[in-house]
Amino acid sequence: MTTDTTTKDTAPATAPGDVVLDARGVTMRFGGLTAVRSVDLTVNKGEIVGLIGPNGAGKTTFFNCLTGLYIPTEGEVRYKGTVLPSKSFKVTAAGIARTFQNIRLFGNMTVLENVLVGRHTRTKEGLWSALLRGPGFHRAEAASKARAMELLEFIGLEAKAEHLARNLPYGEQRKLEIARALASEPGLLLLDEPTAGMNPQETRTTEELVFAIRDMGIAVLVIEHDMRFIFNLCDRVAVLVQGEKLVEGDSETVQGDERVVAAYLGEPFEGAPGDEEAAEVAAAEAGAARSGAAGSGAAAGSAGTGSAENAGTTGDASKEND
Ligand SMILES: Nc1ncnc2c1ncn2[C@@H]1O[C@H](COP(=O)(O)OP(=O)(O)OP(=O)(O)O)[C@@H](O)[C@H]1O
Repeated sequence: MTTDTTTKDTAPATAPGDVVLDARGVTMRFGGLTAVRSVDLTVNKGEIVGLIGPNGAGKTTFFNCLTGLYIPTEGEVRYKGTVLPSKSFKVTAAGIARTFQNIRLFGNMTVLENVLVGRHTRTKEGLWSALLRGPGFHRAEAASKARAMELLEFIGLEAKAEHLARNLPYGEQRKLEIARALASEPGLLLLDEPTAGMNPQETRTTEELVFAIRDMGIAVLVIEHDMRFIFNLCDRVAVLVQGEKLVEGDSETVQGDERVVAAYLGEPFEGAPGDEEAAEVAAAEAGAARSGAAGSGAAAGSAGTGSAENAGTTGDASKEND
C-alpha cells in the first residue's frame, strides 16, 4: 500500500502552475516482476526532491519512466502539464535532463565538446546549414560555445575545457555530466546517484552545486544512497521500497519514520549531520595533505543497505537499466 505522510505543515504551498513534474500511478513491469508499483510523485518549481530506498527498490526504473527510456506499463507522467512524449530525446527537448548512475561521457572528446553534445536539442541549425557552414551556422556555433563555456565556468571546469574528458578526475567527470545535462536548458534535472564514489569533500561541493542549480530556477529530483547528502539537500524526500512509495515528507519526517528506519536507514542519525560531515571533510583534507594526494574514498553517511555497492565505483556493467 502506498502511504503518503506529507502533511499540510510539511508540504510546500504550491500553486497549480508551479508543478513541474507530475507522475501519477506509474507502474513498470518486466514480465512477472513489478519493479515500480503505482507511484505518485510531484516536483514543484524551486524544489529539490530526493528519491531514496534500498538497492533494487525501483528508483532507477522510475527515473527511466520519467525520461522516456521506458514507457510505463500503467500511469502517466506530465511535465509542466503536458503528457511526456515516449522518446527520450523528445523528453530532453521538452525540458527534462538527467545524469546516469554510471558515468556516460565521451572519453575521447574534450570537456567542451561533451557539453556541446548536450546542446544538440537546443540548436536549430539543420544538416544543410552545417554542411554549407553559412553565417547562420557560424552564429549558432559561436552562441552554443559561449553557453557551454558559461556552464563550464559554473561548475568550475572552464580551465580544463580543452582536456580530454577521460583524463579528468572522477569527481570532475561527474560534474561534467551535470554540465552536459544543463546544456539542454532543462526545467527539471534528474540526478542518479551524483555522489557515488566521491570523497566527502567532493560530496560537499556537489551539494553546493545542486543548490546553485536550484537557485538558477531548475527543479531537481535526485536519487542517492548518501543520506547525509539527501537530508541536508532536499525539501522533500520520497522513499521507495520494493517498487512502492512507502513514505514522503520533509527530511525530519522521513528520518523519524519507523518504517523507513526498519526498511532502509537502520539506526536514526544522532546529532547534526552537518557537523559530522564537516568533521569527516576536515579529516579527509588532513589525510590528503599528509599523503600528498587526495583519495576517492567512499561517500560518507550512506545508508546500510546501499553504500557498499555504490561507494567507489566508476561503472557497473551488470546494470542494464540505467
Ligand atoms: N530491464 C529490466 N529487466 C528486468 N528487470 C529489471 C530491469 N531493470 C530493472 N529491473 C529490476 O527491477 C528492480 C528495480 O531495479 P532498479 O535498478 O530500478 O532499482 P534501484 O532502486 O535503482 O536499485 P539501486 O539502488 O541498486 O540502483 C530490480 O529487481 C531489478 O532487477
